[in-house]
Amino acid sequence: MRALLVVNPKATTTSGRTRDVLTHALANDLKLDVAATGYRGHARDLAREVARDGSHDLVVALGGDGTVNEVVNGLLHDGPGEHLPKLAVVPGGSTNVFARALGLPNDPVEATGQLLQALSEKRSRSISLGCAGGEGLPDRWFTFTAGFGFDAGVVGRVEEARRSGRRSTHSLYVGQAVRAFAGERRHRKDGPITFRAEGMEPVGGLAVSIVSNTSPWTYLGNRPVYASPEAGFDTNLDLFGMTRMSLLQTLRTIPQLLDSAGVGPHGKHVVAYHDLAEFTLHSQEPLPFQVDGDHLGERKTISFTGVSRALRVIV
Ligand SMILES: Nc1ncnc2c1ncn2[C@@H]1O[C@H](COP(=O)(O)OP(=O)(O)OP(=O)(O)O)[C@@H](O)[C@H]1O
Repeated sequence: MRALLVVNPKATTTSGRTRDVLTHALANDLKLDVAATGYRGHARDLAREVARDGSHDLVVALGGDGTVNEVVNGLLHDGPGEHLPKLAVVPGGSTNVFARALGLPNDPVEATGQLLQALSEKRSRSISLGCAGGEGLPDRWFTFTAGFGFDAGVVGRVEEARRSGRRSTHSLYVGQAVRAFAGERRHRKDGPITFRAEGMEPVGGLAVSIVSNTSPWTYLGNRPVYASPEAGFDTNLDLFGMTRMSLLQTLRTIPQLLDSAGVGPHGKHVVAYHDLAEFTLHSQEPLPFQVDGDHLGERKTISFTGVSRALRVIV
């Protein structure tokens, strides 16, 4: 099997040494080419080329969720299909939600061991993906989440802090979430987002809207956070929203997000949908938007599609 290993040398926990160890391990079992990403978007360009020229059967992404997202967008640039190379991931970022949701260990060496075993046993699975489009912008695939409104604002703040030299830690996310919460009183009470799906009553007044392709939504350290516990790679998309984010309501919802019992957030101001194939989120004013933790600026309307069996993953 011919494979391309795409490495993000700038990812939080990807060191040169880990990369060398993993390259040697993978090269024993695969005809391996290695490419290090040199700029934002490079992983997408590399994967798109491979998908188009059919030169490789597998693309292995070594990096964080941002690198995985780029590789997936490159592979699916011209749409899904059986002919596409398979995907494998080795976690090298700070959170690695996608890799962990697939059941991989969060340690790159252990994950490589599992990957090699899956390859020798010819184990793979088809996974669903989310696709976000609208406003004439190119479609963007996502592997585990997309957010419109509050959470995307937090992601934007974290990216800004990282650009000014802060390290990506969980306390950075929590700190920026608290600041965003304190600074956005107006939207918290009177949310500007409306959910619409064919055959369903529209739901307005959403202050936060989190779309999930899998569960958990994210991790705080080793602690999973469940926005939509039923979401999974075998179903379409789930949506979690809140029509009110008062301090009291938010303090009620946080323990529900952290509860591993599988119930998920609930209550008067919580909106939760499972297995949606198509829907739109619209805001009266531009709001922050993110996919897989990558802040994409502000939007007013986003259309979402859940695409089942979109990609085959070695796991
Ligand atoms: N050579 C590079 N220089 C600057 N940015 C890069 C380079 N290569 C890749 N990137 C960008 O780095 C971003 C973040 O990478 P990635 O998600 O792999 O690591 P991370 O940020 O450490 O992980 P996490 O998302 O878990 O925090 C990617 O979106 C990618 O576009």
